[in-house]
Amino acid sequence: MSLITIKNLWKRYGETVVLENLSFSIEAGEFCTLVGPSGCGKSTFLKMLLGEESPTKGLFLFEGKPFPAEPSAERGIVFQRYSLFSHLSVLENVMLGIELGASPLLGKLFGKAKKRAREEAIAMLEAVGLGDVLHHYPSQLSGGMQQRLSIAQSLVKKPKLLLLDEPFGALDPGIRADMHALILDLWKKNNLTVVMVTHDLHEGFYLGTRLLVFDKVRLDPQAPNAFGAKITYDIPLHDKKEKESVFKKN
Ligand SMILES: Nc1ncnc2c1ncn2[C@@H]1O[C@H](COP(=O)(O)OP(=O)(O)OP(=O)(O)O)[C@@H](O)[C@H]1O
Repeated sequence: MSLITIKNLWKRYGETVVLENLSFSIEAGEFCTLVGPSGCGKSTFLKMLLGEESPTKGLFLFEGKPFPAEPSAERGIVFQRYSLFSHLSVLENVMLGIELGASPLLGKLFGKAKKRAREEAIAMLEAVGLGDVLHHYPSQLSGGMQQRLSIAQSLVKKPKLLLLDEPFGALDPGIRADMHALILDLWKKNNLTVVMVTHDLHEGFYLGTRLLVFDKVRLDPQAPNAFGAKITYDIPLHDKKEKESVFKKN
């Protein structure tokens, strides 16, 4: 069974058709990168995967069942702008994720459970290279470090599906390269399925095992909102040679 099954999926906002009749599936373990022109519905698609938006019509299944209509721990998201709490330390930011998951009402754990949460949070922060700054506050961290913290915050909840919305767009090239290595490493070690939106085609080709291109194939100047985006290319990128040959053709 596919992790995600999509059949004849449409998304409209009022009269505006954003996504038009999408049909494809995503298998567990894939690293899908999504590219496409601005406004073609990539973030909307990610929001539907997260549970923040629902499709207008069509089949949309997660592990063979209708998608949960609310965000949940099995689907984590990392945005380009960080979702960090400025008044909490690095360690507290990650612990809060565990505490809210385990105790949604109080948002707090006590005794042994708290100790375990602390150990898990420290292990996750070490895995993303923030083991030395556990007691710093987000404002004391560089952009790359803040993005590492956002990733730790998501991954500590052990999601099956990690959604990345242009997570590295604001970072300098050197730091981006470090983040690419980190995300590939975390993807492999945690058996994750990743869906990542990027504006950078090189990044899409380099990171993905599959590149999906969203674009509008029909345009009516009299009715600019009448048609939505479809998947115009679905390119498997399993090995580096294959990636390079596809990339040269484009
Ligand atoms: N909540 C909303 N209500 C109405 N229209 C919306 C809403 N959210 C998005 N849209 C519209 O849906 C279309 C797709 O937006 P979306 O943000 O998904 O595109 P995108 O491909 O992610 O763009 P970008 O690359 O610029 O981030 C746009 O025309 C946008 O104006």
